[in-house]
Amino acid sequence: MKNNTLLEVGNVEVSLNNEKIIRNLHFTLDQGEICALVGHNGAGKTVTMKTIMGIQEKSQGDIKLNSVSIDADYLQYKSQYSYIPEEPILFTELTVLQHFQLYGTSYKVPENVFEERVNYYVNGFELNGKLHEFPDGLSKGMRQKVNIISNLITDAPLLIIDEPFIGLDENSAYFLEKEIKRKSQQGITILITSHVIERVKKFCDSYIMLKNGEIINKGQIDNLSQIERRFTT
Ligand SMILES: Nc1ncnc2c1ncn2[C@@H]1O[C@H](COP(=O)(O)OP(=O)(O)OP(=O)(O)O)[C@@H](O)[C@H]1O
Repeated sequence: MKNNTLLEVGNVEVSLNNEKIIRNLHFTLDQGEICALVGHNGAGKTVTMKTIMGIQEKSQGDIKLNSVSIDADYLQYKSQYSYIPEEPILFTELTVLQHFQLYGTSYKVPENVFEERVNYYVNGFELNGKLHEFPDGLSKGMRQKVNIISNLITDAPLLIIDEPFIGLDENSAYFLEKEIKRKSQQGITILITSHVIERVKKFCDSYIMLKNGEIINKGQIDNLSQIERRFTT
């Protein structure tokens, strides 16, 4: 399911402390596209993702998700993406299962589908036996898995993922890679940042390369290897 535009980012600029951090940000992502957002430390990847999510205010431009402008109807816009941050955001007073329920309810996942997905992901990410534990009793990698699963159980059309592989064991990293591809086949669009370029090259369709807050290159992922020496970590 490809070729229908899902995300439209038009001439976006972001200023922080009177300094232009992002300039002329202009790109689209299709339904089902998996796009790697790459660049050196400080290139602007996190600010770009936060701007797309509406967490960071832009000073210029427009962003549309499924034709809904971020400025016109933010609640409707926001319901169409989910976000896996690099550092897990968990609630100390909620169990693992309660985290999943929070996301399942917020994103209106039907109950029978929810249970099926929880079982599937808990097995896939080897979190069996942890459903009733609290985040403080989990390892760092396990907390990251709770964050990942919470977002994977939603059907949000856009999934934004920030550096997910660091800290995950190999089985789980491989499982996540397969899941991202499966989501894409279902028509979900994925925007992912990672410095683990060899890994993302295996499953991404396209890339956007940032430098000093500007897109300096973008295209099909196959072309990335020719120029990757310019940005690798
Ligand atoms: N709150 C802020 N105030 C001022 N400048 C900021 C702020 N947050 C980020 N920046 C600046 O914006 C630029 C882009 O930062 P960003 O975090 O987006 O980089 P990145 O590509 O995600 O880097 P990394 O690979 O290290 O995560 C950097 O120059 C950074 O110093």
